[in-house]
Amino acid sequence: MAKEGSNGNSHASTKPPPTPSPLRSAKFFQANMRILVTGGAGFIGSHLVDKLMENEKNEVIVADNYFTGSKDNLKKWIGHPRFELIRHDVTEPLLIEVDQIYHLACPASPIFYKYNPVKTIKTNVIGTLNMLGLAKRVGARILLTSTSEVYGDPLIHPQDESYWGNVNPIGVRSCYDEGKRVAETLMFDYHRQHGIEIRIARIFNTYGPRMNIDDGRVVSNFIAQAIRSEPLTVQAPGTQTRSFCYVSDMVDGLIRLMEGDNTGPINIGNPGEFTMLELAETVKELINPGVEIIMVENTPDDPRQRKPDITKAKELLNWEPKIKLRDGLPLMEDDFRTRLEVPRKN
Ligand SMILES: NC(=O)c1ccc[n+]([C@@H]2O[C@H](COP(=O)([O-])OP(=O)(O)OC[C@H]3O[C@@H](n4cnc5c(N)ncnc54)[C@H](O)[C@@H]3O)[C@@H](O)[C@H]2O)c1
Ligand SMILES: O=c1ccn([C@@H]2O[C@H](COP(=O)(O)OP(=O)(O)O[C@H]3OC[C@@H](O)[C@H](O)[C@H]3O)[C@@H](O)[C@H]2O)c(=O)[nH]1
Repeated sequence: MAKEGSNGNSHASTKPPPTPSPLRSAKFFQANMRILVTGGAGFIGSHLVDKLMENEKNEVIVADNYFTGSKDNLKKWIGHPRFELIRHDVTEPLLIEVDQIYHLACPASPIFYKYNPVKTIKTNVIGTLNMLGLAKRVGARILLTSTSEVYGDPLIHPQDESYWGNVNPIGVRSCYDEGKRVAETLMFDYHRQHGIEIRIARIFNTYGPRMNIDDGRVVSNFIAQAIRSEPLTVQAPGTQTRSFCYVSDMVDGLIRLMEGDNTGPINIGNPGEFTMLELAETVKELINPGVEIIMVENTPDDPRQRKPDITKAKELLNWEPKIKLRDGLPLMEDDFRTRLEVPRKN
């Protein structure tokens, strides 16, 4: 059994985890590991599904309401005997039998999570409660994809997991960042009160193929704009920073966290830090040197700086990102060119 609370903090559960299904200890039955991925039709979720499906001992069930995700992201698995896709909203209970739950369901791009903020809060709070209820009933281990946004507009830099954050509780981003903070609280309360095996990843900005072209996040915006020869829209002042992790590195980190002994929270992200102006210059240089860069208005409460301290991920998960931004952007460009039907010129 995993040593819960072995992450160097004082959150150890006082209770043993609920008993897993008898299938886990069956001697003769060749049971597969049944893994639920909520939000599995989305960007990170679909890459996670690809990786989990590589293991022939895994059965993967995706539950998604397709708000920002798409069946298209999973088309290669539809009809596969070890794969199942359920149209399901996590704000409703789900009664299935599983061994692990990767709980990703939640819109992640600011324009989508602000579109219906009350629904975003329900997804984070009621959705996480429902998935914890499922984990408790069947004795499953559950991993939550939390976010660097729990640090708000951080006053310490880089951010390590001991930082409690600087978050506006009543702002337009609060449905997401406060929603994720409550989701983390629920995870630890279920762990302490009911002995549930939990894992919390604090994900920093992630990019890669399959992001929605009109997703609104900065990397997808800049790449689509550069390919379409439209001006790259840097939101003022342009000196705000982010740290960008390529999606295959992210998926590797999430699986290591799930399989390891540490509850987290653990930052998973790439510490390479860029201003938005630097990002625009890099995209311009790599994809379309002729494109214009323009400054546009920003949105309220935009964090001014963000960079993960990944000491804990290195020490506890033996994980660090491998793909640099300059190597990841062209991989994403290929995917965007295919979907936008704009081939490279030469
Ligand atoms: N991509 C990032 O940079 C980033 C950073 C930090 C945290 N995260 C977290 O990682 C997870 C995945 O992010 P992503 O970038 O793949 O986003 P995404 O929007 O591509 O994927 C989210 C998926 O969740 C589904 N979904 C949304 N609400 C749902 C609901 N109520 N019921 C069922 N399904 C629902 C969507 O349809 C979509 O398929 C999210 O929890 C997000 O908060 C992502
Ligand atoms: O076209 C654009 C879009 C965005 N930006 C800027 O780029 C920066 C990053 O913005 P994004 O919308 O990509 O993402 P944010 O970092 O604000 O939020 C993200 O953080 C981590 C996750 O939880 C989510 O994926 C998302 O909330 C911001 O400073 C924003 O002002 C631009 O300069 N131009």
